[in-house]
Amino acid sequence: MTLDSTPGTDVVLSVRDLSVVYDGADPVRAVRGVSFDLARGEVLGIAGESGCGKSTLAYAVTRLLKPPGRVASGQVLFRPADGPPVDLSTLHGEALRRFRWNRVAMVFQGAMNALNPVLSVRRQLADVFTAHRPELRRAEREDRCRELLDLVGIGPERLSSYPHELSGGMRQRVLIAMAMALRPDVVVMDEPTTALDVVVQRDILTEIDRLRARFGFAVVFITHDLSLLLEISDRLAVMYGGRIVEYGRAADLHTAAHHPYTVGLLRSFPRLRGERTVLHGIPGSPPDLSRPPAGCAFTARCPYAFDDCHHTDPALLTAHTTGPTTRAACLHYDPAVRPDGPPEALHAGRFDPDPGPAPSTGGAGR
Ligand SMILES: Nc1ncnc2c1ncn2[C@@H]1O[C@H](COP(=O)(O)OP(=O)(O)OP(=O)(O)O)[C@@H](O)[C@H]1O
Repeated sequence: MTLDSTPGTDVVLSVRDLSVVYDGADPVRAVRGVSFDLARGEVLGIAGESGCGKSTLAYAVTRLLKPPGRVASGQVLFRPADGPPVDLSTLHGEALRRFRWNRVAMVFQGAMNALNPVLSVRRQLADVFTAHRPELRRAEREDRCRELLDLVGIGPERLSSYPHELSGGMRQRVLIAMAMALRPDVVVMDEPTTALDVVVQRDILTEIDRLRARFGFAVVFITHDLSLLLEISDRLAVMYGGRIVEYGRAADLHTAAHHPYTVGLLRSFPRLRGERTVLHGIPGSPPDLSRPPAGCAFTARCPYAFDDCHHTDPALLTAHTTGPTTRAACLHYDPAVRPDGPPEALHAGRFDPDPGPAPSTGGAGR
């Protein structure tokens, strides 16, 4: 199943039926048949609980996957505005090095680990230019480094600082500056703000959005924080058990989530705006991906599961009730299996089809 971006939009990255395995005595099928298109300039959010394959997907898309991880099947196509599509699996050595940072840059979680503790900020920023823009003279490199820090709201005096002399927020900004250095087409961000306090997190997200408006790069933004993604993404992919189980415009998913897992996730997070609601968790835990279940991976935790769910793996199909449309991998939306459509309670966005008495206090479901 292909998840095309809105018709007519200009696609920069196409992921087709991508599967990733971590080899071992019990091979882990961390990503299973994932497809999506990333439009130029858009923010695609990828949500899902810990262990559902988000980071593995990010590593595979950026060709940073290390053994025992390997792409078992599928394709990642980069579509430059100025040339034919490039199959990333064909890039090696110098071509791969050029592709990274120039075309697709990454910002991963844990800024302290990503920056080299014994090199100054100046040296680390300058290294990107030395490697990829060797034609620049020393003074030009220095100017570019200053500009980069300025872009992310850090004064030039910090060029001489070492990572341990910077706050967590500043270190993350330095990483974002490095990702921007060569004006990439795509920036993949894996939990870039998770370790930071909410105020700093908000500042950094505002910064990213400002930079995106200015330079027009697309963003793949990965986090388990669905409410954050709903706010910043144009479109959202919800992952479960190594698969995309729901995909659609963020605004549509917010008002009309179709997959029971998305419905459960939405009820597990406090809303950033609007009325206070009682929070529920999703009982149980995600599947062991070294033994993915035969049917829908969510069956064991799904209050709406029926017999077929145990053995039929649902395709990602257009899901629609009365509101907006998304795509959901749930047999309730397969007319061949359920001609009458989903049960009323699911349709109404309830995670529990038969809720008992409402709990008296709210509690986070994480
Ligand atoms: N190096 C590895 N070797 C074996 N299995 C791995 C390796 N890295 C990840 N996995 C497994 O792959 C699956 C997907 O992990 P991944 O880190 O991609 O999930 P995630 O959704 O990003 O989780 P988190 O939010 O905790 O980072 C998990 O079952 C994990 O245990």
